[in-house]
Amino acid sequence: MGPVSEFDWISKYLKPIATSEGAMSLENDVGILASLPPDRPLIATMDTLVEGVHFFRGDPPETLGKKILRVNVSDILCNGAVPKDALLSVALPDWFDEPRFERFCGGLGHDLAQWNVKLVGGDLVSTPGPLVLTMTVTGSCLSPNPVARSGAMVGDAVCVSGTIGAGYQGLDDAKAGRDSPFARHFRVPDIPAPEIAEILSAHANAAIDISDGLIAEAIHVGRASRKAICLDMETVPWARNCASVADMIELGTGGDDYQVLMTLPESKLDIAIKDAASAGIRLTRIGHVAAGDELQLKHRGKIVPVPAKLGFVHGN
Ligand SMILES: Nc1ncnc2c1ncn2[C@@H]1O[C@H](COP(=O)(O)OP(=O)(O)O)[C@@H](O)[C@H]1O
Ligand SMILES: Cc1ncc(C[n+]2csc(CCOP(=O)(O)OP(=O)(O)O)c2C)c(N)n1
Ligand SMILES: [Mg+2]
Repeated sequence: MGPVSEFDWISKYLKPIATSEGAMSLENDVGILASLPPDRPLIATMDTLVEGVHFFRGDPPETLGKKILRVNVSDILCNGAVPKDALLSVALPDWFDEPRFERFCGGLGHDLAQWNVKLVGGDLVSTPGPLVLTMTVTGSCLSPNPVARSGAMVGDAVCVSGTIGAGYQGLDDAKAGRDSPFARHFRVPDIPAPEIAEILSAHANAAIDISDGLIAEAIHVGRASRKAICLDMETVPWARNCASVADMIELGTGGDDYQVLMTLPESKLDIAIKDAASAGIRLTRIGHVAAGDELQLKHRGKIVPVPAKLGFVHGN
């Protein structure tokens, strides 16, 4: 952290973006979480971003502030809940100097306001290792239970929000130094508008946010629900033109999409698509749920073998 102390950075850069009463001016060891009505479960998620694993050292610091919030908010929204409070841990290497930290907090503050999330505390340490950002975000469910991975029912339609593969293409573009909408999504993911939580809570049986890749997350839902998820590859709203099925498999296993994969009764499909459209969310049907426990991929009616690499896995 160089010549500036931990406490200076907290009061100079974090206090101004932690203005809620619950933050207690960042002068206490705990923060106060929003209180919720008794029939609205309080949920929490945690995601970590590691330099070299989730982002590049050269990524603009404000994008890191936005990304750490968005990857967590997307988990809360995709469970049919409204994001509420955040706790942030930052492990700072020497190279992440004061101007960078200030820009990081600028990006974070911007997105905290945009998503109406209150930063109520956290931790700041120095490290001889890479920059590590860890955040917990809490949420208030809109129904008596979160919309879990495990609720898919036989006969459900399978849908995704937005487009799939922007994360994969964005990593490729970022690596090659190409500026593109995909590279911008890689750094600051487009996540569904907040209304997705209402749509999921009103209509969905199961949902998951697509961080590891469409195929991997479909497997997660299928396993948790003990059902077969059947996807028609040609109906997926790919983020860019796909010349072949192999191309689709790449975009479907790259990850970093942060859109929602959901299952819902066929009878609710039209109203869900209409509700989503009025919130500016594109919802596309890409398959259905059947009895069984295997992922089934098809392209124009022909079976596509499930790839060996299903999505992003740490340690591989
Ligand atoms: N270190 C840990 N301690 C406790 N639970 C964990 C830990 N890491 C992951 N989990 C739990 O394992 C499940 C899967 O985690 P993960 O794949 O990271 O989910 P997601 O893709 O939604 O972030 C979640 O329920 C998460 O809370
Ligand atoms: C520098 C860099 N290399 C590769 C990737 C691709 N990548 C890294 S982690 C990941 C998946 C999501 O991260 P994870 O920690 O598994 O999130 P979670 O599933 O817990 O939400 C992807 C697609 C990246 N984002 N940045
Ligand atoms: Mg996680």
